[in-house]
Amino acid sequence: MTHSSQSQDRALTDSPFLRACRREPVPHTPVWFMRQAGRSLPEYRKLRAGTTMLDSCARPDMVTEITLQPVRRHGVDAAVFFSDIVVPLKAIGVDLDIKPGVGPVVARPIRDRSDLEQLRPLEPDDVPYITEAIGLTTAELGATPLIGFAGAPFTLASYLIEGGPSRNHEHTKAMMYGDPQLFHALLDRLAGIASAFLDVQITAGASAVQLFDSWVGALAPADYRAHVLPHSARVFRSVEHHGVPRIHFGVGTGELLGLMSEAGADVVGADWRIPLDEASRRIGGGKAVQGNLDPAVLFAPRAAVEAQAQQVLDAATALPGHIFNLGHGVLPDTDPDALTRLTEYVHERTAR
Ligand SMILES: Cc1c2[nH]c(c1CCC(=O)O)Cc1[nH]c(c(CCC(=O)O)c1C)Cc1[nH]c(c(CCC(=O)O)c1C)Cc1[nH]c(c(C)c1CCC(=O)O)C2
Repeated sequence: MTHSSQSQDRALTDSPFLRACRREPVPHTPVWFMRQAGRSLPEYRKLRAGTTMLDSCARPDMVTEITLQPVRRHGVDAAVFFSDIVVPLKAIGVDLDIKPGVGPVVARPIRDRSDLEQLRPLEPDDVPYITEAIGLTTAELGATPLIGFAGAPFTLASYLIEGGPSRNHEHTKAMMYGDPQLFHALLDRLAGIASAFLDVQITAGASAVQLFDSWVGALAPADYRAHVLPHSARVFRSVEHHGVPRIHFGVGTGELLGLMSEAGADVVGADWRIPLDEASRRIGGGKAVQGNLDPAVLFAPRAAVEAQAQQVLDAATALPGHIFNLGHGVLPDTDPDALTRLTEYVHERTAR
């Protein structure tokens, strides 16, 4: 290893984002935004024009450029890998598409045991373009960490069972209550796929990973514990030996934070419906917290955005590890300049 790559490794390990994940002192509170790579950026729309979402995910040159765009533009403290939670499902042959403005749509929803045959294990050779894209991206990022990710078993199951996005998750719950063994068998396969997808990304150079259980807030705590927690816990355990920070996030999970923390992450994210000090209390000691500005706040005038951001920072002052983020993804019509100003605001207000 050369001297310069050694010092770059040290700078990466010492980056504010990774320090905050480990709950070490930071020069400023690190910032990144879920869905920072995407439709709010004109340079993204230009690059993506004429290429479908799933095709662009399989093109390492495009993935690298899109992943870097928000880092250059906003000066955020981490990059999030440009891909999608359904990419590993597509890679093992599940017939699905991402419909613009809708989300993932599955041709043959999983409803009975024979439908499980659509899901075989994911091998690294199924996603060579992910390995290549992460290599290219981390080389460009230098000391800025790259966050890899996967969809958690429950959230992937919801898309597969419902056949697409769902407000009430009724088919998912019908299976969970009506045939819990089938539901467990499905989540078990999805845990294996999520684990393998994270493993590929960490092995290729991702510095941290986030497990998105976006829709798990639809469940009561007892159901989460019985039907979901063991599978998400298995995903976290499977990547523990890599030693990179593991982040867990879902929407509307105020009542689930303790259990999501129990599943084994090092950092737990919260949405805006709960103040971060209370979120941290529920998450428990020994974990950093991530969040939690309401993404809709970014449509308000600058002074109001800053007042709301300050409330997030105030709730986080006593916490040993805080990563500033939104409480869910950047909304497509967000003014990108508002994100740049917000990043600057958090950096300035927390400089120590
Ligand atoms: C639930 C979920 C999905 N995908 C993802 C989640 C979990 C995060 C969350 O809760 O938002 C994760 C995801 N999807 C995408 C990323 C890239 C990195 C980033 O966060 O910037 C990440 C981390 C790109 C994308 N994934 C998608 C887009 C839009 C594609 C386009 O440009 O048409 C992007 C940039 C498509 C997608 N894929 C999915 C949805 C709901 C959508 C949006 C549908 C729409 O409104 O058009 C499923």
